[in-house]
Amino acid sequence: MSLTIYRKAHFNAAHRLFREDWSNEKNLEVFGKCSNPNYHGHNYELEVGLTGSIDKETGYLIDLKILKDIIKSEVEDSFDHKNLNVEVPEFKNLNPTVENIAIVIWNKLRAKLDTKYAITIKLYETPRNFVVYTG
Ligand SMILES: Nc1nc2c(c(=O)[nH]1)N=C([C@H](O)[C@H](O)COP(=O)(O)OP(=O)(O)OP(=O)(O)O)CN2
Ligand SMILES: [Zn+2]
Repeated sequence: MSLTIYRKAHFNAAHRLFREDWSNEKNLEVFGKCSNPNYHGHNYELEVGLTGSIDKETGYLIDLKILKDIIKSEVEDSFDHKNLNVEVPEFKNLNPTVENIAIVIWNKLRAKLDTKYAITIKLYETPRNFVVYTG
């Protein structure tokens, strides 16, 4: 029997959507107000799901304290109150769209979690804009 357990997290970050190899006009045409050189911020809401089987002895799929600590060290400490374009190395050459942020988070967590867990990342950039990534 497999089951999915979730841990929610939150971070606040600034970003700007643009490509350096495009003109300001082209960036404005494609990314609209999100390409404004004055960075803007979002309150990102994250849901991390781990799918696996329950340990018979403990009744745990994973100790949620362990998951909480990994999300804190890999996501919150790296992204919270940061300018993603400027301060987070993963986005130096990667547009910090909600899609790309979710993929970066998945990759960071994949490196820290046992491969017996399948990982689902649900990331809300705004209350109505969100992405789900499962690798
Ligand atoms: N495919 C994507 N499209 C857009 C992204 C993205 O990451 N991937 N990001 C943005 C903006 O950064 C932002 O998410 C949009 O902000 P805003 O227009 O303020 O948000 P809402 O659409 O939710 O606001 P409403 O009140 O619903 O109009 C744009 N596109
Ligand atoms: Zn934005």
